Amino acid sequence: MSSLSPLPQTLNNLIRPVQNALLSIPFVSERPKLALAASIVAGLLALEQISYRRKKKDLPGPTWKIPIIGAFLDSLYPTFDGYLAKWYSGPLSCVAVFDRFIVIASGNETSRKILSSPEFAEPALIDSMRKILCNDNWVFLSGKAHTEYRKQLNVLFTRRAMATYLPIQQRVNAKHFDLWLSVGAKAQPFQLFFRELNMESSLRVFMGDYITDEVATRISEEYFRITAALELVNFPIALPGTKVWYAMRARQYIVDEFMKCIPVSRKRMAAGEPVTCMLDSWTKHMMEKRGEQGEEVRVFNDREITLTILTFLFASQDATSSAMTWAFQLLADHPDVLQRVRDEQMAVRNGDLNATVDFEVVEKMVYTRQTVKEILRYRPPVLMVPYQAKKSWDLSPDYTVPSGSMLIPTIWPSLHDPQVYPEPDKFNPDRWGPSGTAEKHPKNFMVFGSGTHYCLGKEYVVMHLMNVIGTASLLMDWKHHATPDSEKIVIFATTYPQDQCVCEFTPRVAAQ
Ligand code: HEM
Repeated sequence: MSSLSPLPQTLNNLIRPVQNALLSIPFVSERPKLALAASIVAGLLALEQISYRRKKKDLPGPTWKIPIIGAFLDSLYPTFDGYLAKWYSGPLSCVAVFDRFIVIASGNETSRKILSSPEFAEPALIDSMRKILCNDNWVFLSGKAHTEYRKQLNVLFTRRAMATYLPIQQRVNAKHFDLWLSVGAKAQPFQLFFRELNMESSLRVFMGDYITDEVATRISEEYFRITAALELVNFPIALPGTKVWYAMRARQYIVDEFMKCIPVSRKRMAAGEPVTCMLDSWTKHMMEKRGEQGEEVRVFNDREITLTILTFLFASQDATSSAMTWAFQLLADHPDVLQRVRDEQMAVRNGDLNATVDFEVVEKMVYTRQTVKEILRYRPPVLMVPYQAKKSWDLSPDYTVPSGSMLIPTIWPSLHDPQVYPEPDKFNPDRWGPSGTAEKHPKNFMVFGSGTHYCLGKEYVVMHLMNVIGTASLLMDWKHHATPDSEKIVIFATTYPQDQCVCEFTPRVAAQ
């Protein structure tokens, strides 16, 4: 994409076909043909500006659109400060990229309205997403079809289901903590280590041991290509060598591997063998034909199962890695909070470092839960959720969104609203406790979206994060080597500290 033609070349490319077409008309002579070609192109460019200005109306945003590409070059290298400036330029603002007119909502009410009005807006999931996740993926369903499909997936995230995931997660956590300790005495960026823990945790929870270690490692490597293609706006055609093209190849590998697991799981469940992962729970549930309330169970085919689990991986991987990176950084930078997490962990485990942590124990981790919520509020992994307008829509009293526009509700301003979260730039888990007011404003906590598409894995991920930081706090000490870049936010699909969280991990004396 960096080889995109510079603007004059692009214009040249636009004029040439018009000119060639005119030259092929025998009765128009050479020079007027060139003049005519130039006038047609100038006319088209003028029309483009008129169309942009008509849609823009009084919204803050560039006065003119850069011909053809709009703000494409900016969108290749988005900066957090650039986003902040946009959000605080007004509750609604706009920009155009290629032929896409984009309306950015930063007010809490307008953002929630976009997320919760399925009649007017549906997830856009970024232009390239249909190519990466496959067009027949359930996440692209809308209305009743989406609701019905999604309802059938709830069984994978019930308390009972999540209780079966806990031991898998703990096994993976222990393995990765050992790895961190084996390399952790030397300060180094830990962001990728956190990502690896999450990837293995997701793969083992979703697919158990049906995938080998080699395949799990390759999926983890391939997945980088998917993350790299998650830019808000991508080059529109998936030409070989583009990020989207690489991401599609990575998806194909993952899909092929997932497809192989399903018949094996089905066979084991039919033989009455124990459930070892989400896939097992799901295949077993489908064999039972009736749910807990006697409702009919939909039987999904292998491709549907595969693509659904692909969306779980897709939805969880980057956001959870981001949350975990911020979690370790923030806890190291706030030793008082870390100490309170530790104290609570000791208490809920009755002082036994090797105690089994089941669902009931997790539910007693009140302060640890508050801490996770504050991490997610203070440094939300997902900043924006792209939607698109299904029809022309009066989004605010002063502005009607044109049909087909991309709509981007943003999350940061709602989570840093001083009226709702006093001293919003202070990391303070107590704001979620009885002395704080944060719980009184659930509408502002849009970390997991809102409306019919709100995050299906939200309880799952909070439990996972509580579990990781809770156990880590007992087994390890870690030091964050803060640099001038630690507080700078970069965006690689989700948010991260610019220096990738330079840490040192050592075993905790009390844990030995
Ligand atoms: C900290 C981690 C996570 C964050 C911040 C997060 C955030 C989000 C957000 C903002 C949305 C869009 C909601 C909307 O359009 O209103 C979403 C959707 C979704 N998330 Fe998460 N998520 C996280 C982890 C997970 C995990 C672990 C899973 C699964 C195991 C998951 C599964 C999903 C699914 C399936 C959707 C699409 C739901 C639908 O379209 O109906 N997420 N998430």
